[in-house]
Amino acid sequence: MSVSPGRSAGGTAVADRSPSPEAVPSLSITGLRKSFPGRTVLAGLDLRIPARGLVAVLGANGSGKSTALRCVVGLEQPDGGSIRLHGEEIVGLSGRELARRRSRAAMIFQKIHLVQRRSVLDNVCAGALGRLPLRHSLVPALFPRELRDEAMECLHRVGLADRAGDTVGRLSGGQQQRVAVARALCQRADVVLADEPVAALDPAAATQVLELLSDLARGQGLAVAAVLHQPELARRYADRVVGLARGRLAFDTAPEHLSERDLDDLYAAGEGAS
Ligand SMILES: Nc1ncnc2c1ncn2[C@@H]1O[C@H](COP(=O)(O)OP(=O)(O)OP(=O)(O)O)[C@@H](O)[C@H]1O
Repeated sequence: MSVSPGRSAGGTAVADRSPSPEAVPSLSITGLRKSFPGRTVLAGLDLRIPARGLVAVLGANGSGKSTALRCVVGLEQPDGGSIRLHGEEIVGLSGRELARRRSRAAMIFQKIHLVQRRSVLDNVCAGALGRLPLRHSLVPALFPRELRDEAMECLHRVGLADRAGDTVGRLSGGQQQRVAVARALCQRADVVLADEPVAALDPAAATQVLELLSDLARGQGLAVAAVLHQPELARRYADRVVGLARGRLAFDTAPEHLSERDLDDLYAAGEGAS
């Protein structure tokens, strides 16, 4: 017999104390601080990325957008504050437990980090290296059959299964960015942090990549945060829009409520933490 949530088998209402999956943000950043010599970049940043949907991250050059995302995936060490992935703290953690918690977050970059001379399929398989023995990173021919099948499935999800055997260098920039997304899927990440994923793409390729990220976020339940420099793309594809100014959250709003005033203030704030 199936019992609907919040009901006992006898049909009486019971208090359901577990938060719904949607209620726990996939990524929750609180009071995040980071300085480089002579410069405070994050000055107590608060940011929530819900369990499903695409959040566009806007902000002037130097406002700390990349630094915030890089702190999540371990490319920068925060000075203080909290970063929770699926409710689990990662700041102050190390070793295997940190790697396990972080494995659910993947980052994709404007400058696409793929091995150009290797096949599309091998590059996607590389997303799984964190859970494979070291020898696989040296000899891709040893990628197990099940991993290759999983990578093919990831390529299906980004619409590039027919290019699996090509070397990456033969693909366009937009296609390469979709391969980078497939690699993140093969990592089994359900939080995807995209740092200016369309900045180097022509308008048609940018549209394809953002439609893909939006479909994965809305249709397949991924949490996606994408740094964008084009507010019109944020309005078109995002479920929420957040603004960073001087290392802090300036606003977190529905795209339809994003005003020209919000944007003017955001870009007038300029670089550096206040
Ligand atoms: N490793 C580093 N060492 C020193 N300064 C750094 C380092 N990384 C970033 N910064 C500085 O921190 C500030 C914020 O950089 P960050 O890349 O986070 O900004 P951003 O909002 O992503 O900007 P943009 O839109 O230009 O990419 C910049 O002034 C940058 O020069």
